[in-house]
Amino acid sequence: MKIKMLAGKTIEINVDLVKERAKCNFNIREVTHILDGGEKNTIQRKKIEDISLNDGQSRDVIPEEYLSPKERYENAVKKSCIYARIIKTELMNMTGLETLGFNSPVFRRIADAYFKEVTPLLAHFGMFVPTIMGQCTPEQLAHWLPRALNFEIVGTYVQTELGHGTFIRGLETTATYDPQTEEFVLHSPTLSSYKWWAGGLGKTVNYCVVVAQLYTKGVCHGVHTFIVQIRDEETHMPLPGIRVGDIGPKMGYNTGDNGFLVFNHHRIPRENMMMKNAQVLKDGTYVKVARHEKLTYGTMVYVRVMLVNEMAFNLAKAVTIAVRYSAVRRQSQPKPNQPEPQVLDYLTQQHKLFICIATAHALQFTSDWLYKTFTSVLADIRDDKIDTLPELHALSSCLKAICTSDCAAFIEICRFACGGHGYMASSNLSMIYSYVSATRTYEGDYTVLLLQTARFLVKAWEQVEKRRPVTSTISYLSHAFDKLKKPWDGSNEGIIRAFQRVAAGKISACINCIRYHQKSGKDFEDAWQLTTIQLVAAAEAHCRAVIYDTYYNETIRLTASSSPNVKSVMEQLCTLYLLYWSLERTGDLLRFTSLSEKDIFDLQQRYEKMLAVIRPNAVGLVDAFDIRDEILNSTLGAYDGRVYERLMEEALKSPLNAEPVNSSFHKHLKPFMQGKL
Ligand SMILES: CCCCCCCC/C=C\CCCCCCCCCCCCCC(=O)SCCNC(=O)CCNC(=O)[C@H](O)C(C)(C)COP(=O)(O)OP(=O)(O)OC[C@H]1O[C@@H](n2cnc3c(N)ncnc32)[C@H](O)[C@@H]1OP(=O)(O)O
Ligand SMILES: Cc1cc2nc3c(=O)[nH]c(=O)nc-3n(C[C@H](O)[C@H](O)[C@H](O)COP(=O)(O)OP(=O)(O)OC[C@H]3O[C@@H](n4cnc5c(N)ncnc54)[C@H](O)[C@@H]3O)c2cc1C
Repeated sequence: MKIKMLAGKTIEINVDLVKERAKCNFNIREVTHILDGGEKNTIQRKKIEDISLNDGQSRDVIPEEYLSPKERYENAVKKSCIYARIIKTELMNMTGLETLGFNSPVFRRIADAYFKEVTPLLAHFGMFVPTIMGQCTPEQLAHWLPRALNFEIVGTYVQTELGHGTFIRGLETTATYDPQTEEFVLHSPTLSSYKWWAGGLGKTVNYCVVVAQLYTKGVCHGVHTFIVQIRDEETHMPLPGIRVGDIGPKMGYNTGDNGFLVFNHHRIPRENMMMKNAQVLKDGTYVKVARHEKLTYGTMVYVRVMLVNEMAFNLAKAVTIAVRYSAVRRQSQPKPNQPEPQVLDYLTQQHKLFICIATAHALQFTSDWLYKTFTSVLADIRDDKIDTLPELHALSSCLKAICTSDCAAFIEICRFACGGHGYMASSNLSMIYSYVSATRTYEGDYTVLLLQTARFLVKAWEQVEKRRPVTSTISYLSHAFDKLKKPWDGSNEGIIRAFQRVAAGKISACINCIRYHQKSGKDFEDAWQLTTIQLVAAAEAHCRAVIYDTYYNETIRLTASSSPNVKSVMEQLCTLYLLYWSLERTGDLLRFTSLSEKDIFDLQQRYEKMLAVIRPNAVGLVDAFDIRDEILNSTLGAYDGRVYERLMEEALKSPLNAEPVNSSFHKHLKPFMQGKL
């Protein structure tokens, strides 16, 4: 152990970690600034982390694993109030809502110091407020937004039903307009129409955005959004006509009180229909305002965009834990009479982990780029231009699908990399995994969203065939008709072009397949269904090509004025990422490019050399994510590397260790062992 001063405190640091940090050849702070989007952001983030985490209020006295479900929920509510107060007062005073943004990544980061699972207010922050911002008229906004931002009301987003989640048009909850009273009557006509899943609905919120089929003058106008009060603002009792409760234990999100909601002819004022995109006048006349009918789905697009950033952050946490642990952990004896090596020195361990570091960078840069695209499309929509929306929908759909799926898979690999101790709850890897694994499903299931992107790609292909211009993310399709396969080029640009060829080749194969089925007499819908396995693969290939291109270009742009070693380590990671996926997808490359067996051999050699090049900087790279111990919440991943001490300290907190003999011994085990039971 070595003693080190950190933030004014003296701490003991594991000697292997000290050596690792001494080996690091680049300026860690510089990389942190790049990942944070600039030094100013890092300074602001650290200031906010200090304010909200230094007083220890985020810490649990008893680890929440030992609490009952009810106690865990109550503890989460208690901490949510502390957390929300911090956002409401100190942070907003300090930086201002406009500059920091309500859904700032900084607020998001500190939340993990408070909640191992989630806050019951997650959907308030992540969905209720954004829906108010996106779906209300200016008058409605003036009424609801301040109340929601001040937490005078807390809400959630209630869309999914027992019978339907994916197929929104199939939702059954009705909102029928009554012109006599100028109210909507909300009703759940069947068991399958019961609302199910909304976060915070079970016990926490008093308002919600409800998605329901709008009926007026006897005509159904499809799904619309309504703000519905469900609990009394004073007593918190469910209002008449409302049945609401918690849906019970889940694989994760257990402090999130996901709930059910049943309406029995529950009435709400006409003004509670969110009327930015469509209106119902007092006499019941339906007026469509928006030019694009899917603008009602705006909150989902927003959350899909935000989830890419979520994935970058969660993978950064997992790989920080796994790399630090792998530097501390020593195991086996590959050479006789030699000390046991750090497991990080095994090539196979580097293969598991360095791709996770690179992926966290790739997802961070892609997410920043996607967020910019999102804000630019929002600006277009404000100017009544809706032609950029389909591309945003296609991009956010596939990126949400691939990033959540990759991230879950890589977090599980981080757990594998930590051996048995990775399976301890105190490693925090299991919590991170159960949190992330749900993201592949919610906000649009993986397959369903990739098929949305595939629709866009098939249409784009038809445009290209007609030699019409297409948007930037699919401009590579224009080269799909070049007849000659270009010689394999293993440079970064060459690999990206090769994967664009793979995507184009897969889309082309889908088109051929759909047309083949149509020629054999199938209608388009059946031909489409028969092609869906390939369509999902084509959308995945397109999405990966977008990520490769974005990661590569953003790395060059963001390190243009960096110091040479920072530039080189960031480029090494990007190259590693491209080599890794080339080797993962050799089948695709052999099918659609001129890659040869010899090229695969070369790729493998380059990949393994790159692992060795990155090895000395591995700990420095995860330190650069700059995730405080309070946020990591891990016995294995803390900055000081006191892994075994922390494991033991945590074990001693088990209530089973409070007494030398548990009463069950005398009650059950002893009589059983003595043949008396
Ligand atoms: C850990 C604690 C953290 C706390 C910290 C808080 C601090 C605050 C800081 C930060 C907060 C950030 C938060 C980030 C994370 C947020 C997490 C929030 C938690 C979320 C929990 C989960 C919530 C949910 O799951 S809500 C429910 C979501 N449900 C879905 O997504 C359903 C999926 N289904 C669909 O989207 C659609 O039904 C469909 C697309 C599958 C099909 O729809 P459809 O049938 O109506 O359409 P068609 O198939 O007929 O298509 C017609 C046409 O329209 C196009 N289309 C479809 N959708 C869209 C769209 N959205 N936009 C534009 N166009 C669209 C479609 O492509 C077709 O086009 P064509 O041209 O082909 O005709
Ligand atoms: C932790 C968590 C939190 C949630 N929070 C909320 C919330 O706050 N508010 C809310 O409204 N909802 C919420 N949800 C619900 C969530 O949005 C839905 O579960 C999700 O959209 C998937 O829909 P589904 O459950 O209907 O799945 P299904 O559509 O029933 O999917 C089942 C299977 O069928 C496949 N499938 C479905 N349709 C097709 C198709 N057209 N083509 C090919 N395959 C298909 C899917 O790929 C999947 O494998 C939450 C869910 C979870 C797990």
